Amino acid sequence: MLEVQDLVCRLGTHRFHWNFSVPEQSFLAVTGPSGLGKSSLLNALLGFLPSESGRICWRQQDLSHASVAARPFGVLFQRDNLFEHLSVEKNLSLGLSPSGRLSGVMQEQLLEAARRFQIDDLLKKRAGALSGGQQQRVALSRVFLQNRPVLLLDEPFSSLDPGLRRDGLDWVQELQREQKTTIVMVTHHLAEVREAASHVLEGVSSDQWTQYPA
Ligand SMILES: Nc1ncnc2c1ncn2[C@@H]1O[C@H](COP(=O)(O)OP(=O)(O)OP(=O)(O)O)[C@@H](O)[C@H]1O
Repeated sequence: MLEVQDLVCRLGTHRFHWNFSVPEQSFLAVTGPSGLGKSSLLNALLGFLPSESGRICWRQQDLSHASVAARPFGVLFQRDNLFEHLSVEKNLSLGLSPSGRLSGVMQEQLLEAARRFQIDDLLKKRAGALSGGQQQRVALSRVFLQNRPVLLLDEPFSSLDPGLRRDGLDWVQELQREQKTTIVMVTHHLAEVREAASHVLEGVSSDQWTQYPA
C-alpha cells in the first residue's frame, strides 16, 4: 500500500494537502488544472519538497524522514532524465550501478533492456543527440533496469506525438505487469490513460484532492 496521510507542504504562497492511498500494483493517474500541485506531489513523495505535517507510508513504513535514496521510487520526468553528454550505454550503466562499472550479469541485463526498448542500435550514441521519443525509450530502459517498486511519472510523453504517447504508455504498462510496479502518473490527458489507470487523484484546489476508482 502507498499511503499519503494528511500530508501538508508549502511552496511560496501555496499550501498543498494530500490524503490518499492505493494498493500495490495500482496505476494512479494524478490530474487537475495547471498549477494545482501535481508535480509538487511527486517532489514531496521523493523528499525534495519538505512536509510540514502528515506521513508518507510504503508497505506500512513511514518514509517521511527517509533519505531520497532510501525511498522506493523511480522517476521519469517530461525531460532532463538523461545525462546528455554521456552515451546511451553509460546512461543505462548508471541505472544499474552508481559507479557505472558493471559485472557480466549487469552487462547482460543492460543489453536485454536495450533490446526490449529497441535502443540496442543506439548504445554508442550520445544521449543528447537522440530524438525526444528515443530519449524517452532510453529513460524507460533505465527505470526498468533500476526496478524500483514505485514509479513516479511526470507527464513523461507529453512532448511526443499521439502515436509515440500511446507506445510510451504501453511500455509503462508492460513494465508494471512484469515488475509488479506501482505507478503514479501525472497527466493532463486523463482520457488517454483511463484504461491503464486503476485509480484517479484529481485536484480541485491545491489543498483539496479527490481520489476515486478509474
Ligand atoms: N519554486 C517555487 N516557488 C514558489 N512557487 C512555486 C515554485 N515552483 C512552483 N510553484 C508554484 O506552485 C504551484 C504548483 O506547481 P506544480 O508545478 O506542482 O503544479 P502542476 O499542477 O504540476 O502544474 P502543471 O500542470 O502546469 O505542470 C504553481 O502554482 C507554481 O506556480
